[in-house]
Amino acid sequence: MSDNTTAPLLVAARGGTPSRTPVWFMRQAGRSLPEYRAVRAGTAMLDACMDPELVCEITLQPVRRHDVDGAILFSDIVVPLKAAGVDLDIVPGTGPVVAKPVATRDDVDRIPMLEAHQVQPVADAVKLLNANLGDVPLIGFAGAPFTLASYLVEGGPSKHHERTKALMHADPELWHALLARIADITAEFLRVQVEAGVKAVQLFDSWAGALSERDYRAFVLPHSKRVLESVTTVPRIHFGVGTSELLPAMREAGADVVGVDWRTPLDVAVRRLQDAAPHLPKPVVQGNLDPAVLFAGEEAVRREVDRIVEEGRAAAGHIFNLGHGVLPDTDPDAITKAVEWVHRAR
Ligand SMILES: Cc1c2[nH]c(c1CCC(=O)O)Cc1[nH]c(c(CCC(=O)O)c1C)Cc1[nH]c(c(CCC(=O)O)c1C)Cc1[nH]c(c(C)c1CCC(=O)O)C2
Repeated sequence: MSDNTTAPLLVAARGGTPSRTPVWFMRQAGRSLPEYRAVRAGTAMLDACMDPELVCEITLQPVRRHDVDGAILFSDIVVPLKAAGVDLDIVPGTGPVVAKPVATRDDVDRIPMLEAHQVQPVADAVKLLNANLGDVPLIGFAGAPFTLASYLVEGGPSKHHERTKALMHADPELWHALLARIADITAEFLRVQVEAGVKAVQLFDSWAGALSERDYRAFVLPHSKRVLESVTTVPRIHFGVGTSELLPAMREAGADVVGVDWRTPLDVAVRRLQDAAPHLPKPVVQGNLDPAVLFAGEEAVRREVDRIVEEGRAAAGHIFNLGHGVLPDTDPDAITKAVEWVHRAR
């Protein structure tokens, strides 16, 4: 097995010069692929995540099809919570649904700590994948404390996160206890993945963009920082949506690579990151094609890819990606062609 030291994704993550612009897509596994729907038929999402052979196959599918430079472990952000014993499910078309939303100190105290053996199938899947991936690095991931707290407190997906924000502001002590517990679980989940052999990790704080910078710094950053600082041996990517105002704070939390959604051009993001921390080296960024552009036809995709590659030159390193996950109705061929074009752009 190679140690992937020349893998473009890992070279770019360290701020070096890769042999080609590395590209992978969030939510590239599953969703748009017919071969995914075929192997998943009859298996519930969370059961699939605990089946090492199935996880391996689904993770490999987009790598085979699209020639991407990274494999994202097939799992979900709620997997460690479920494994630890939180009563929740993933409802198709809805997302994670929690049986008893968290509201009181008792509820927080009852969230069990994750033990490594409870996610052993995930570690087994990582090992199986490393034996099958060749030089393509495997990216592990976890949900960040705020995004996971939002599911636990709201009981499911939420547009405004009002219960979550109410808890945060009304009872900061309880809030911090909740985030500290989630951070422990998340850090343990990442430790298991790194120990099993993932080559990079991404912390998904998908809903952090719902917060002001002030609230992010006061209520969230210390917990995400503790999670990111617990990972010391592989590059850490820190991603959120609608985080234009939060980019410097998210880097400060301890990211080697800052994920940028499609709202902020990469050169603007780089300038913002640099202005906020002139003493740090030039930042490395990941992003930021609008996932909807994959519906616009080849010419439009090429134009946007060229623009983004050009704007990405302002960074010390650029990992090409979408600004958020692949949308379910995306034509898989549009993804394959976008990857080809990224690799051609120089
Ligand atoms: C917020 C979030 C979740 N899960 C995740 C996030 C962060 C990324 C983001 O912001 O999109 C992360 C995630 N979820 C999944 C992956 C796997 C691999 C990949 O990125 O390709 C990853 C990285 C698989 C999945 N996670 C889920 C599916 C669909 C379940 C199915 O196929 O039955 C997959 C393939 C379910 C899920 N799980 C979650 C949602 C919102 C949903 C969608 C519900 C739906 O539309 O059906 C929570």
